[in-house]
Amino acid sequence: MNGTIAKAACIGGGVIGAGWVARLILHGVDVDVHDPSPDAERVVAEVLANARRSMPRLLDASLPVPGRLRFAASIADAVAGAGLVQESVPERLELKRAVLTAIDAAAPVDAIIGSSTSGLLPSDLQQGMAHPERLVVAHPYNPVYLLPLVELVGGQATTPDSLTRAQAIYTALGMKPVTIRREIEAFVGDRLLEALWREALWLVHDGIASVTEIDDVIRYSFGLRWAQMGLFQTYRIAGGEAGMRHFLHQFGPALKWPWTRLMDVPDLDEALVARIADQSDEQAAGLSVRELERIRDDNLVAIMRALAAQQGGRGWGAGELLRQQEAAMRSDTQAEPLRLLSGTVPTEWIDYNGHMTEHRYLEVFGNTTDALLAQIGVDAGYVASGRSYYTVETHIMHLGEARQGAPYDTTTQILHADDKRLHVFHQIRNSDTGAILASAEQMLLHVDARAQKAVAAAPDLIARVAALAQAHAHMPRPPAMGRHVGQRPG
Ligand SMILES: NC(=O)C1=CN([C@@H]2O[C@H](COP(=O)(O)OP(=O)(O)OC[C@H]3O[C@@H](n4cnc5c(N)ncnc54)[C@H](O)[C@@H]3O)[C@@H](O)[C@H]2O)C=CC1
Ligand SMILES: C[N+](C)(C)CC(=O)CC(=O)[O-]
Repeated sequence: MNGTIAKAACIGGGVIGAGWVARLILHGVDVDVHDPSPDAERVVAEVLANARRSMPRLLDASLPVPGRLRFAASIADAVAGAGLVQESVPERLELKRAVLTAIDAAAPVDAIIGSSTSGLLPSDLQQGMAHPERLVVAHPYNPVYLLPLVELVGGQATTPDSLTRAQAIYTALGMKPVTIRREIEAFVGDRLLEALWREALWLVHDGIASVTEIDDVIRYSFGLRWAQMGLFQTYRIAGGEAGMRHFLHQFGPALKWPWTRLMDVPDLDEALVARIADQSDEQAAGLSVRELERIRDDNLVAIMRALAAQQGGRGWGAGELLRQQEAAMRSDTQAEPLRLLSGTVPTEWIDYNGHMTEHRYLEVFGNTTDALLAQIGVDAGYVASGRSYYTVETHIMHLGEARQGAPYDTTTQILHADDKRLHVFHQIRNSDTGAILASAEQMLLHVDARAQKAVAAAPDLIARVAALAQAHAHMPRPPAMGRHVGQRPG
């Protein structure tokens, strides 16, 4: 089933709602957001900026044309024409029921309604809905725009068809839907996380370890294992040649020793809250939430890209999913210019004229060329072998103004390619308006860096470049192609 949707509505634009907005928009879906908070537009813009920064670094494929973003004054206005309505309001049953009833009354009857709840039962959420059959819990993980998992949970009234359609919709958004077999509070992921979280709170409460020490224990050991194999497969290996059976027999009895305080929750009194909050402040060392988010995002991108490079490039786990997503994106976009980068114009790029200063255009075009080279296979290993592409000529035309905070994306048309030459035409567009801000025509030469001369590229690379050039051969040539400085228009 093809789960592609043109428009979605996000009801609630906080931490999770904004993450959904970013994932949807960067997958080409138009989004209407409804959130009564005066901070909502700022929060969504900031989270979207972080997503725009990290998504192109994650994928070796061009992202689709971003969807457009609109803030709606009411739930009814937001959900009109939506194929998916994602509810992400605070975790209070009565509030969620009221919001879901309002969504249900106004959304198209075939729209899927996904609730981001991290623990409430879908059957409880369905109370009062006229069409409860299309409600599913769709529980994501933060940051929603990077982490692929979405737990799908149906309630008593949810139909199998709705679960199947929800699976298809979230899959088309590059996610990994896992349908939970029976509804239970907190589903699967949060049950596991909260067991660890309770134990960790006790360790701080009892003065056994600090917040930083506990985080170090996790991130230098089993945190790394979990990212690539989860729990059971990791323990299977830990059982040695005798495997899982041996592991269970050896370590199973220890589970009954009275180590754990898992069933108790420490009283989160002011003293314990202050201890944890103070230690956490010290650990953050003055970094803001947005700065920490960017560090987290860069680390997640690096981990997922490392997983994508495994198994001879087929990828493993979350990395294999990334490879599948890239393949789907390439087949969607091959007959169009490649979409290689997107971002937001930062304050430090603005000059005394109040718009993006000229050398930043070359930076964006240079980064676009790097993204193109990465896509065709010029990676660190290729460059280390002494071969690379050098840019030998660039002609930039400035066509519009890029103001601070403006979202932009870049496109690339391959004009010509042979075994040594790569002739490309890049454009920078304003992602909101579609206006072309600048173009750059570039000629690149494939070189042997040690011999300092142009040589033929590796055969697999030539094949990839040729396939792109062939796909682009039928596209109209850009009117600015071959233009020189001082030429009369037309
Ligand atoms: N924060 C997290 O790590 C995760 C949270 N979740 C779930 O996502 C949901 C939202 O949580 P967060 O984003 O963390 O909360 P949040 O507090 O950051 O955002 C909630 C947003 O809902 C808005 N809101 C309140 N009433 C509304 C209404 N009547 N209509 C529209 N918007 C309304 C608020 O203004 C706020 O912006 C919860 O159900 C939570 O359990 C799921 C996964 C992870
Ligand atoms: C804290 N939380 C229970 C809301 C967390 C989640 O639901 C998932 C996550 O992102 O860890």
